[in-house]
Amino acid sequence: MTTPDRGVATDAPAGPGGQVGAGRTVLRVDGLSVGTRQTPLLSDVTFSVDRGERVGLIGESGSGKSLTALAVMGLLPEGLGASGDVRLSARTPAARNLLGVAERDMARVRGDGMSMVFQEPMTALNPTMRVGDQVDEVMLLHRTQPSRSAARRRVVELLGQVDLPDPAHLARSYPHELSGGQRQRVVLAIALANDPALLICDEPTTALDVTVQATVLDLVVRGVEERDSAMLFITHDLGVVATVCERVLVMYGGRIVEAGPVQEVFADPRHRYTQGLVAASDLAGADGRRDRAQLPTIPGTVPPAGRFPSGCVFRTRCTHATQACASQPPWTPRGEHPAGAAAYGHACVHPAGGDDD
Ligand SMILES: Nc1ncnc2c1ncn2[C@@H]1O[C@H](COP(=O)(O)OP(=O)(O)OP(=O)(O)O)[C@@H](O)[C@H]1O
Repeated sequence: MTTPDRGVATDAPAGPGGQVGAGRTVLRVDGLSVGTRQTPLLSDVTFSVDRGERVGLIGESGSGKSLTALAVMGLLPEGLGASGDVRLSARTPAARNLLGVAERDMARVRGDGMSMVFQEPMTALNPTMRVGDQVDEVMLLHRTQPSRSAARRRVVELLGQVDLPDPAHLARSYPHELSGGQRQRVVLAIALANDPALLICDEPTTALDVTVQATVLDLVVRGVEERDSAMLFITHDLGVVATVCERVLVMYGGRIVEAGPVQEVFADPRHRYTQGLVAASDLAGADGRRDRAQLPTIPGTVPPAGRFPSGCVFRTRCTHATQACASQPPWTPRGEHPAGAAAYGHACVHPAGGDDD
């Protein structure tokens, strides 16, 4: 398997989002904002993902996780505009800001430089096409195609890599002839076909039978590990993040409110929102002493887009909020990170364990 150079080109401007020229940064997102004409949906989203690194993106429904992924992929729905700086490694055209890259060129970046696995495999597959041809098509789009027989061998090899039984036979099947887990394996094979520098997964196992979720998760991890690809993994499930990821970004109200090494953030969440997520998660009940139904929930609901307060975006739901949360900057840097404090995330002005506990 090839592991091409994935270092970020040195023409990228220095800034809080990543170490330019360090050679390990695969994706750097700097000050990404997304919205409609009237409504901001993402504000100043800043983070980076290194080669071989697995980063989780968590937050309740409506926090902005999927929009972040779609903005990076250049797949934002019509009517939404984006500003900021999104750079992928040197395999993309001149490592330009992807937000300014024409769709014709973005199509080449997707599937080659980066690819995405969505929650529902049927939406990613063409129901009228044999699955082997769909894998083959992706390779055709993104590579100079070798001979027919070599291409067929590569398709079978890729389907075998995601542990599909009898891949030569299965390549001739149509999506509806496969189980949900098998379909998601095909989608994963397609996403990995060109050894992407970055794989984005948006709840890749949520739609699957619980008995096959762990297997598919293992395959995702194995796929990126073998390629030394960077991974951004979107999920509601903190337990999955704890198992799969090294670093986590916590999102609320279209902002990253906290970020850091998974173990550190989950063991000692600084932001009241993260604290609420951790308390409400299976992580809190992982010792088996607590019934899932007894886990606390975060009070209130996520406000509709555009209705988040100034100051700390979480303050209208936070039981510890004071006047300071409205008027002070909503965050302070937390800890050290090679990408810089601003990219590392933000801590609550009333962190857990503080004086007001
Ligand atoms: N095309 C759109 N036009 C207007 N608002 C949108 C559009 N797409 C998403 N939104 C809004 O942007 C906000 C963030 O949505 P997003 O789908 O990114 O959340 P999420 O964290 O991924 O949620 P989930 O976990 O349910 O997928 C939500 O308030 C959503 O309603």
